Amino acid sequence: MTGSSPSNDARRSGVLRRLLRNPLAVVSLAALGVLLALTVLGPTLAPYDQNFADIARPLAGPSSDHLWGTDSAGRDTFSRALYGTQLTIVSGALCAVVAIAIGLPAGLTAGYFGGRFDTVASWFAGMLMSLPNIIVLLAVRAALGPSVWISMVVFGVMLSPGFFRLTRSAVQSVRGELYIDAARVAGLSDGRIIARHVVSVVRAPVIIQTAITVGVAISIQAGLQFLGLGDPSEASWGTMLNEGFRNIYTTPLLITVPAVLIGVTTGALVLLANALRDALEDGVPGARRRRRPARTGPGGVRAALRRRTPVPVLAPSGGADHLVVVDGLAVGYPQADGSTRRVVEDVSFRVDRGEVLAIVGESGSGKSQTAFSILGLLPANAEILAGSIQFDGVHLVAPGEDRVPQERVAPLRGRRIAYVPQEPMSNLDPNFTIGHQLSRPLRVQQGMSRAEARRRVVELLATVGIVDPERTYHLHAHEISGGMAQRVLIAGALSCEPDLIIADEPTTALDVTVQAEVLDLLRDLQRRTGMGVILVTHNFGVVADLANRVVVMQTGRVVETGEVGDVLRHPQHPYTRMLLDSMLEGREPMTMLTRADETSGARLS
Ligand SMILES: Nc1ncnc2c1ncn2[C@@H]1O[C@H](COP(=O)(O)OP(=O)(O)OP(=O)(O)O)[C@@H](O)[C@H]1O
Repeated sequence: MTGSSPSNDARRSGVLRRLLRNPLAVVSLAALGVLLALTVLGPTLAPYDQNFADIARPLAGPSSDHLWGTDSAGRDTFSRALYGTQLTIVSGALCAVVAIAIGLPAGLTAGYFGGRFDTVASWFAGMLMSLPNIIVLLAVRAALGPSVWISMVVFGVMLSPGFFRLTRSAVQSVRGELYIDAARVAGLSDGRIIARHVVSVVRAPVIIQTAITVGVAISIQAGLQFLGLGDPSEASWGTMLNEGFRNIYTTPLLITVPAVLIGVTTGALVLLANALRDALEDGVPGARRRRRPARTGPGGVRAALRRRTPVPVLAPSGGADHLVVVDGLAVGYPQADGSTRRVVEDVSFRVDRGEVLAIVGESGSGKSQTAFSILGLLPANAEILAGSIQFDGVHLVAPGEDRVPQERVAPLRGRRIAYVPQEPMSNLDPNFTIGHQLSRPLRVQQGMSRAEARRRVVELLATVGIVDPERTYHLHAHEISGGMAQRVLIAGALSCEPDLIIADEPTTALDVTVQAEVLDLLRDLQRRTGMGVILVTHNFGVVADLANRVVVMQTGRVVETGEVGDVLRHPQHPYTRMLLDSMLEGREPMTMLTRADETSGARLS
């Protein structure tokens, strides 16, 4: 994301305020600030060149000529400490830069996309981690000479698996979050999703890892030079340690200077990183994140398929005039034993503009798999086993294709096909404000300026019945209720003025009164905009309330389809009757039946 919104500025200043309230952070910042100043100005401030030798005064104590005395060659300790600070800190930072430059992008790619790159990169990371660092550095020194720069670059490569594994596991932990799917459905590219939603998750661990890496690099570098493996012509804290150790009894100041510098630097880095992480995490309401619910296990579908009463599948009404035509769709997942588990079988239906089609069925009946096939959001290992999907007369999945081609579906998602998810809270990224999340797709997809997108988002929030849209624009997900979050997501879905909205159990996570409000809102918006709606639900009450036609699914198959009023009056299939009976036992649906009657114009006997 480029630029910064007022809310982001406020967030950043909040992090800074929390950081500055931590005394350890303030002390660390001060120490690192001084070290940084010495790194930049050291050689300018040094009274002598690092190799200038006052041969008449070796191992001299502090004096007006030599503030911290001299070493065994008569070189000024103060000057060498200043030169050494620059070399040590810059080369330590170089090591971290190399490690981050390799580990971070590799970890992001492997964690987000998985697949073959993940396998190969993980293998390389494991291989690098199994090599003993010191032995490799000794070999590099023997082969390429004592240059501290070369050894720090090599050490950076050796430490890159730390960043790779950290980033990869952080990304994997959020890859399945619903707000990542929501961003994808909103039409954001993978690159933008990674840059915006994923990098914010790895930021805090990477900061602390960077500080630790710089500290480790400084320590290892000092260790090698202490052993006499450094370049004696260049002053560094390690070469000073070596010199100091050889004269520890006669001139203890010689070892004290580099030891204090190393201790203060590594300590300050680690303390600052901890404080920064705390400050960042204090500001993130991550505790409210919810994970996607677990899917039914394999046994469920197989057992259910065995129980199934075979019913002739209704013929598709297909044709280019319809908004969506799903024809004979079958979806399956390859199993470890070589077989394929079929979770959707021979599903056909159509949706017209201005029509609400409900797909109803119990949990695991294949409703979401069908909806995700249209959205092109099936998991990577899912296969289209048969059938086709048309959107507005164009094949999204042509007969014979075994995947939903992303190049065809991705340009439609967030532009012509929108999605309203089941769990509103989990579909909002806790790191960003509502306004930011809604305006981002408008700016990316529709090229709106920041001010235009803002205006449009406020308008949309008002359209979906949010009372104070200006205020809501600046709120985070944890500051609004579930019903409000669902309204926000409906606003997001509407923002691109889609032809089709797929609403997956849009009211399931809400309480009863809010459910009714959200259904009213959806009905009202659908009538006003004339868009097609596919409503996925397990609740016949919702079907009766909102839909014109219904497709009843059981264990991956369509068992009945028809006008809502007809199906409610004369359910043909025992499963439909069972679903209706279970609804009627709860009483409230009688009112729904009446409403369905009004809505669809059907007459109940
Ligand atoms: N990634 C997957 N790998 C294997 N099987 C899966 C996967 N995702 C879903 N399934 C299976 O597909 C079947 C249909 O799932 P689907 O999510 O479409 O059901 P649903 O009717 O939408 O139910 P719910 O309302 O609980 O989401 C289930 O048995 C589920 O276990």
